[in-house]
Amino acid sequence: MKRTSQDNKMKKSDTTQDMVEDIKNVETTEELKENLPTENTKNNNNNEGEEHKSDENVKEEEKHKREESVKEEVKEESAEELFPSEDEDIKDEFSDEETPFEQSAKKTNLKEAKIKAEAAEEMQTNIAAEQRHTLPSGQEIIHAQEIGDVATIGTRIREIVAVLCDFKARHEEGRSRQEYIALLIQDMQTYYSCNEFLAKLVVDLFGPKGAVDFMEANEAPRPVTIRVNTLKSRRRELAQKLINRGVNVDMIEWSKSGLVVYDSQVPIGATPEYLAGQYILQSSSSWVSVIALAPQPNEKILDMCAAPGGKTTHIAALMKDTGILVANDISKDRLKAVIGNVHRLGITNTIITNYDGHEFPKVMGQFDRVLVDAPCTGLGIISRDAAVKLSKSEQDIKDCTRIQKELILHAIDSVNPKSKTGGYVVYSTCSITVEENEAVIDYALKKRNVKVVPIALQDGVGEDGYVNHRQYRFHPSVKMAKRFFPHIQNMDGFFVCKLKVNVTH
Ligand SMILES: C[S@@+](CC[C@H](N)C(=O)[O-])C[C@H]1O[C@@H](n2cnc3c(N)ncnc32)[C@H](O)[C@@H]1O
Repeated sequence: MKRTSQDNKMKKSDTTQDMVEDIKNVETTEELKENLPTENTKNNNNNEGEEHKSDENVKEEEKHKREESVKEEVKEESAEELFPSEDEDIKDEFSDEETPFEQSAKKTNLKEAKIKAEAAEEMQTNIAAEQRHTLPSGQEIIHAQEIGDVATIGTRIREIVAVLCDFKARHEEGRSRQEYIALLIQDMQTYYSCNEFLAKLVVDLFGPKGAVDFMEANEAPRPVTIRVNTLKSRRRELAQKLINRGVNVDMIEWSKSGLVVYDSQVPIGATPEYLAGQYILQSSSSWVSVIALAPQPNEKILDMCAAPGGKTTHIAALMKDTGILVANDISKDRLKAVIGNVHRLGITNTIITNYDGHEFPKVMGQFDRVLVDAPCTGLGIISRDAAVKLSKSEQDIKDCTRIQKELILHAIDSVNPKSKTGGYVVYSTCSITVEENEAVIDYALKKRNVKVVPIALQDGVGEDGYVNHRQYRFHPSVKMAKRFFPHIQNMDGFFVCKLKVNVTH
């Protein structure tokens, strides 16, 4: 949906600019007139040849006659008609020495200039009034929402955001910020087909502008990205093979094995290279969890919530298919996809298990590294699952948070703090809420002997974790967590944090 009010405003200011130019032109004409030579001097300065003299005389006579007749007409107007009282300022402009004809002409020009100046002033006032966005009445709101006037609501959303971004200058007198926010939340529900819970959540998290940008970004799919299976191919080679098949791909700078697909003449999930396990279709944000985990060859690693196995296969590739990788999930059904992916990508170091994460470390002892890609509300991947816009509630966040806090503690307890190569837990979710992310890390920091450590990502990739948010105050190290957003990085909403498990004496 395209903005219209901005366009209108642009046009209006253009018109005002034209008007100011017109006024300048009128003034210039007046100045020019003052400086123009009189008819007499013009004649005196006439350099044209003698043959034109008789013509000039005829013209002069005709002109004289015309002036005389105008003088007669002007004489018939009363002084009051010429200088009505409200035009005192115009009257002042006249000199007694000017002829009624000159006065009449000058009066007309000055009047025009005054009218234009007043119009321009009025236009500026209107624009200023428009910038001060007036809230619609309750009936207008209900009417627009009842008839599903999406365009009106979309325009209003943008106007409200503009007011909230410059509240002092733009708000309607007597209206509070809360009133604008309430209307924004109401309009967002209609415009983006989301529930009140989600509209409030994103306004709280990102502020009015960020919230609208976030919701808008969710209306479009994220770019298709693929990860090269480095056990079977190299990025450059695969890119060339795909290009030859009519796939328009490009390297992703911050990842060694990522490609972005701009468009394709063939189904990207059915090429011979795909079937041969040379790549996997995977959201680029998912790579960050595994980059953070930094698996090493010959380690013993647990992927606690593994299905459908995208990150499992990435971990296996970085382990160079050595050591032991346990890919676990509570859902037997979802584990079928892990089995399929592990086979297709030619991975042999992986054991697939079906435990509740709460069973670790009891069932398998300790690991060098553990990834907890936790079950979550999925509020970061709305563009992939629009149902999330209406289905989620405060209760879902509470339920997820409870499990997430339990699983992160089990993951920490499953790490060998004395590991020579590792001793790390990586926690990630595809949710944007603070409760499911920073709050879980802060909880783990309080409950276990762990510290947050930086993630080895290129500078500037991702946003810092939130430390002060609304009522929350987290440990300053939580800043080292990374966040990704659809409206900022054009990636799925994602959170990743790396913890080092300390030896407790
Ligand atoms: C976000 S998904 C994991 C995605 C996966 N890591 C990937 O990259 O393909 C979360 C997974 O956690 C699993 N899960 C939920 N509760 C669990 C629990 N208590 N223990 C183990 N797995 C659990 C779900 O079945 C789901 O497959």
